[in-house]
Amino acid sequence: MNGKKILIVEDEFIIADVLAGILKTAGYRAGGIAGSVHEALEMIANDKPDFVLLDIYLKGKLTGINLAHMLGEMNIPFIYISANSNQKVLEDAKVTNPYGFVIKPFREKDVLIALDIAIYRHENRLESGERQNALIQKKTAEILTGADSWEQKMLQMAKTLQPYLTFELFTAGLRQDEDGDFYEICFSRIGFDEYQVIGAAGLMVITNRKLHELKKLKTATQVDQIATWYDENEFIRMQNASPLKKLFAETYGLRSHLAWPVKLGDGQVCDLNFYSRRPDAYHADHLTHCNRLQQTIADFIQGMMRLAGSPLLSKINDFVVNHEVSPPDQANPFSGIVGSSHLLLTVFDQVMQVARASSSVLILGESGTGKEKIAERIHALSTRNDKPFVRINCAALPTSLIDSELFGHEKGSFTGAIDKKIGRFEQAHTGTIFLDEIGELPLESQSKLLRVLQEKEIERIGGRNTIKTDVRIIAATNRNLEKEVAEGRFRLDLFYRINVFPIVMPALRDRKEDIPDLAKHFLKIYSRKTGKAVHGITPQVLESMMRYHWPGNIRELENLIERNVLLTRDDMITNMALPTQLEQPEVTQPTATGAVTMQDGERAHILAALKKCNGKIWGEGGAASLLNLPPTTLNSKMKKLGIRKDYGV
Ligand SMILES: Nc1ncnc2c1ncn2[C@@H]1O[C@H](COP(=O)(O)OP(=O)(O)OP(=O)(O)O)[C@@H](O)[C@H]1O
Repeated sequence: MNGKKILIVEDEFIIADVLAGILKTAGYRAGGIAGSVHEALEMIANDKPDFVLLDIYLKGKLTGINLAHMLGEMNIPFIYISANSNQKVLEDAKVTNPYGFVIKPFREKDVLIALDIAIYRHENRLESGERQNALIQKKTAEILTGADSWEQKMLQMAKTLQPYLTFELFTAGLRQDEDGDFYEICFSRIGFDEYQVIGAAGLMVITNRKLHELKKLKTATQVDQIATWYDENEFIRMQNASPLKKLFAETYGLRSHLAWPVKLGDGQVCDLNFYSRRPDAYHADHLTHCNRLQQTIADFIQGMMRLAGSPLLSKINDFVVNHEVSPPDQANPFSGIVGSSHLLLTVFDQVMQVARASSSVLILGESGTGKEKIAERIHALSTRNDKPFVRINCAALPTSLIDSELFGHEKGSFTGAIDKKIGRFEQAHTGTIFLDEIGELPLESQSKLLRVLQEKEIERIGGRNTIKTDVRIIAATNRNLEKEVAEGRFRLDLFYRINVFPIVMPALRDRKEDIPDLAKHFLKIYSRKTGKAVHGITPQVLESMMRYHWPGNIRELENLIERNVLLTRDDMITNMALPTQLEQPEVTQPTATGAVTMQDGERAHILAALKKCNGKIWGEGGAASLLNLPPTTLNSKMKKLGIRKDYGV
């Protein structure tokens, strides 16, 4: 005897009664009789049945087809028992994925056989679901431990899901608040097993939106709390409250959607979004996959977040990155750092001079000139190269967390100190700490840092003992630290401590001869990453690149090449939209530290933009948009540089 509990949803009492009798005789348990969708939902909420026999026309406004959709979402199997054989109704019933359809009037045998087959099929499906889950679990574990790049690992996960949750566009990103950085990785299917990987820079090009605009769209986009599917009409409707999804739909011609929020613990959620060009690609069955794979995919994403270089890192970890610094290549200790200009070769010479000593190094240079890369090489070429290299981005370190992050804390030393925490100085013991953007460190933290540098020991918050540390310090900044000291924003004694061996990274505009090699280098990287075979850049484009001022230096060049690789339809870059050439600011030659010109350069650059925009900062045609900066950032830069808001008006 079967013993399964069956709910009958039927508004004709006599038929319902007959059905109940048939089921009882056959050994099924009674799950009740409901005459309307409303009643059925109440009964299900009280006592979930194993199976439902469902009539189509019921009491009340809602039909059995409406209920069928809900049953699908609740993962409750059902078969229809109906006298209705109208073509339209049958079509509607079909999309709800029933396990069977029995036409009234029925014979006892018809009902029992249909039910028997349905239960067998359902159980079989559950069993094969378990098998699928085990398979995907194994596959995702292999992906995690493989040697591929971070993006390729995400792509492999997406490809693993493709047979179950089909898509033409797949996006993944951590749910973000307004303070969070925009990050969304997207995969667009362009062939049977061909995908285009699209990062933030690519999205900016494809959608013609700035990063802060994308972020605004993302924060305004409605999120689902559980996995939800949208057919064409529902997808169109939901786009009113989901501007980022609307943008994707318009850009890629997408017509149906499945949103799958994967809960990661700690309150974090990673939103996986599947989109299709078919109007009805998703249905309730897909939700069953999502439910079943929830844990497997959450484990995978958490694993991915822990990998070095993960752009999905949570905000709290944003300021600390522990690097695996690649060991030096004996033949070329600077492999991976492209360029042979005399200015760059001077930097290499300086690195060779200082690397094996344990002295502190201060790397100066504009943003994007390669300061971090040089810091990594100093560590890799030092005697500490088999010890940790810990990077701290001082600009992103929240003041309230500085002490605990740098020096650690004992369990219970303050509210929220649930466990003991080892600080970054302790983690870097015998290795190197890279204090990036040290010029941004608040004065109060500067004195604490100075103490560690002087005493070479730290004390955990709430700790009783001092701990000896042996850490080499490399610091970097794009600020003019002498000016910062003169204006009281940086401690003179700390400046002396870190300014033992200054290295100045040249701006790209001062070593233009390196541009062709750098362009080739990034072209190779991004054509491999995006799977597009782009082999070169025309001489005309290279010429315009040589004329450009490169305020964002190598990072800007890298981003531009990435965008253009994505944009080009040829195997050559024949046209490159360089940002609007601003009036070239008067750049004074670098001083001994090279630092004075950096701020002056930035100032002149902003002034030129303001002049061009007649003093307008916000909105279209404003200086912020011209400089590709969020207006708030431009405003604070202007404040810092003492530029009046009415300049250029
Ligand atoms: N000579 C180089 N060859 C190849 N890639 C480079 C070179 N210099 C810098 N890069 C690349 O340019 C980007 C910016 O470099 P990096 O982060 O080291 O600059 P930075 O001066 O530390 O910038 P910021 O001050 O804004 O942090 C990175 O992706 C880096 O890999």
